[in-house]
Amino acid sequence: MSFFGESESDSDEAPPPTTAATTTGGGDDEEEDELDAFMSNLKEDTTKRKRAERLDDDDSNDGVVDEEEFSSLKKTQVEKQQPKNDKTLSLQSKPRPTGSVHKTFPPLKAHTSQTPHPSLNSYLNKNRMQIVPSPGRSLPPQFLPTVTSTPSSQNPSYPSLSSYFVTPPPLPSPNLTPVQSILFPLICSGSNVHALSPTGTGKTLSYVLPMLKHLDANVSSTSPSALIMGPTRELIIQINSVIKPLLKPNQKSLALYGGILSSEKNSTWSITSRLKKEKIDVIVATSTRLIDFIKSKSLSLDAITIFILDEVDRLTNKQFRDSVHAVEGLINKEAVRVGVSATNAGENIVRQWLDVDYKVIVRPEKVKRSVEEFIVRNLNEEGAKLRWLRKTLESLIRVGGVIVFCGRRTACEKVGSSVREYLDCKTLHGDVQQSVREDNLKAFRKGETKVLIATDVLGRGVDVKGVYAVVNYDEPKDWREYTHKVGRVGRLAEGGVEEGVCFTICGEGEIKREVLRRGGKELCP
Ligand SMILES: Nc1ncnc2c1ncn2[C@@H]1O[C@H](COP(=O)(O)OP(=O)(O)OP(=O)(O)O)[C@@H](O)[C@H]1O
Repeated sequence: MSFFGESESDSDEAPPPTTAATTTGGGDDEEEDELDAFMSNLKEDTTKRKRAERLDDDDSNDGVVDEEEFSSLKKTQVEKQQPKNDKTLSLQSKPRPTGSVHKTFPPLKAHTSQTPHPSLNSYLNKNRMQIVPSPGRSLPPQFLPTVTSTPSSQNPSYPSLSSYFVTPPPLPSPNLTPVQSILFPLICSGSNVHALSPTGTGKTLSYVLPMLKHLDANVSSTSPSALIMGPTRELIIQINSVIKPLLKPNQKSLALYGGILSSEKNSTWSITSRLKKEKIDVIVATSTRLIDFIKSKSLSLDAITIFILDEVDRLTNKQFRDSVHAVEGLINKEAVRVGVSATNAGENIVRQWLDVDYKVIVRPEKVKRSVEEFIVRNLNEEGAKLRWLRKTLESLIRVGGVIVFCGRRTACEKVGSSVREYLDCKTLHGDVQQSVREDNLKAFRKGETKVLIATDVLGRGVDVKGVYAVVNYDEPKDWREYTHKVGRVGRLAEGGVEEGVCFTICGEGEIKREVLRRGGKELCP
């Protein structure tokens, strides 16, 4: 039942992918310790191991390995690597901390009321939003999203940050976006929330801002009180970079992700010693890397009182599910739980992990005018695709940055070497060393390189200003994947939404149908 707004509908919902990557031994994008990896390499069947490693990464070749093969690979991997590399099983023997946790938030500065603010409904309708309470839940008493409007206002505006913070954190704008304006008071009332909101609508701050309030009320804890998990290294680095400047001088956050060499600043050794010496308030992590630190007893989740899953639908994929589940099993049941994503999948698992009180749905605009979408047809042969790409890139880069998405790592390299003949470009995928991944993304962010050729690693969550175009050189495998990729353009920016274009080389099918249905055009070069 929908409490507010129109009837419940998850417009972006698409069936989850039929194949996925393994979890045990590196369910997300993590790498094992170099020496361990070297030793185990000596013993392992190279071919099988290489295939299993491919399954471990976040841009796994979904669709290449079928379910049966996946199970047998997973089993082989479990048998071979269990003693040192099992990421989940031993965690399950550790009991979930119990008892009432300190999950209070300082009272909101805005006035509170026992009933929803009269303008709430018009605010929700205007912003194509719904709040769907789970059975038995009604809106919490503190709920007041439209503090800047009067009860009679037909046109309520976004609340501003000064409504919630005595000294508002330094943000791109003092006004909250719809998803932020609803999640802020809901999370601050201690509710568990699952939010679905289109790409680029500010979901990161929708959980970071209430988390900051929460940290203010939990300064005494000795181990971290906030945990944020996400599927890719790039997303984890980005979330941490959003949080860092907003923290108070006595608060600290730490990003845990794989692929770091032992000589680098964020090596296992240096992170372990930081975790021992310093009080870290916020952990932002990919799942397997997090588990490494829990298993080595360098990190305890016993004091976590706010638990956040970014790209939560992706985290329910087989690739991540077991390890996220194992981590969730360590979080106190009383902790505040939040999940956000632009698309919906794995609903039952999400409900179980988050014990959802409210689902918040922000529907995409019917016509997304900020991004022009094109379906490119009749490019069936590789040479023709590359020639078309050359012509297209040469005109697109005059306007702004371009991300070219390929389905596989090998395709990225092939396309990359062709593009390099006429343009500077960088590649970003699971076979590229982590420090180079980071350098390449940095160069793209700064505009030093205009073209980034990437796999799925960059398909979700990553926010780069000034990206004018996305080119889906290989057809995304489903509508959900398309939604995230096209979402790298048309993002919220100072002064409105950035304009962009998206070209997708594809055949007949769901993507062509959906793009044309929402006003996209067909090109036959
Ligand atoms: N209140 C705000 N006012 C202006 N800009 C904002 C506001 N909140 C966030 N932004 C900016 O909007 C951009 C998109 O935010 P964010 O990456 O959180 O979107 P998202 O919804 O998580 O997208 P995705 O689904 O692709 O991950 C960022 O550049 C961010 O700085």
